[in-house]
Amino acid sequence: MPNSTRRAADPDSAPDSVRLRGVGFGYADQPAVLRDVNLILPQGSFHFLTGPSGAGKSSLLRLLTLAARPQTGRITLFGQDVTELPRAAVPALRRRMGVIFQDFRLLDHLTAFDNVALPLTLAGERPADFGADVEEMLRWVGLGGRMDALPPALSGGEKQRLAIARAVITRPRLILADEPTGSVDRAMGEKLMRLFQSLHKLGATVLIATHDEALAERVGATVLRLENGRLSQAAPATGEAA
Ligand SMILES: Nc1ncnc2c1ncn2[C@@H]1O[C@H](COP(=O)(O)OP(=O)(O)OP(=O)(O)O)[C@@H](O)[C@H]1O
Repeated sequence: MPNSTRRAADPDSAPDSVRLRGVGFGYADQPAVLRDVNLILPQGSFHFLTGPSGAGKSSLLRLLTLAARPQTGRITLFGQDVTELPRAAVPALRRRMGVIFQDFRLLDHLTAFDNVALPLTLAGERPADFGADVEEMLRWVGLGGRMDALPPALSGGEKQRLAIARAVITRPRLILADEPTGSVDRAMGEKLMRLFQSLHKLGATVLIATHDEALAERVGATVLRLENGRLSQAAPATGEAA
């Protein structure tokens, strides 16, 4: 991954990144999507979230980014109970996370460079300080030749890599990724996994939602499985990220 002096997460003596206690969630009049979900992600842990299509993986990530609120239970992030966090406080909390959405959510009027630079600008950093870091990150995800491109001119895989670069450029303490390798080939998928593993080694907590259980096994992180609204933990894998 890019070699940068930007701050790394501090894994020491940090509270758990995520705690869910008895979380229940559903959409309007629909049947419950999540039932009595309990989950602890210690600071610096690496987990995959698997389960069949429609099991509620994206919904669980939406709860963690406070894009949706649970009907029951409590959510604690970075040691703070955020279950009823006022809306106005959500953007500051989100800036502590790197989120990769399934639909990328790139800003189409900004170049690839400016999309990646945006979280740094919002954090108050100066372009003179981060320009080289943004370029290095873009080169690392294979977009060195596309820095001035607007997202609509990028392929699906390029958009996905851009979304990942943007999410991790601030070295967030918590990385939440929804199918982050769904649009790239296997070689690029493996490379992007190495990026997540590198960030994990620097102390970040990583949660990756994916259908691809084989990928989860290859990486060897702890695998959580959602089915029928319930969350369970698969037998521990033996790979390097666990
Ligand atoms: N905005 C919404 N309004 C109503 N129902 C929704 C909404 N979003 C998702 N759902 C429903 O909630 C359930 C869980 O969906 P979710 O997207 O969380 O599952 P998922 O495991 O991420 O699926 P996939 O792997 O296909 O992305 C599904 O039955 C889905 O149809």
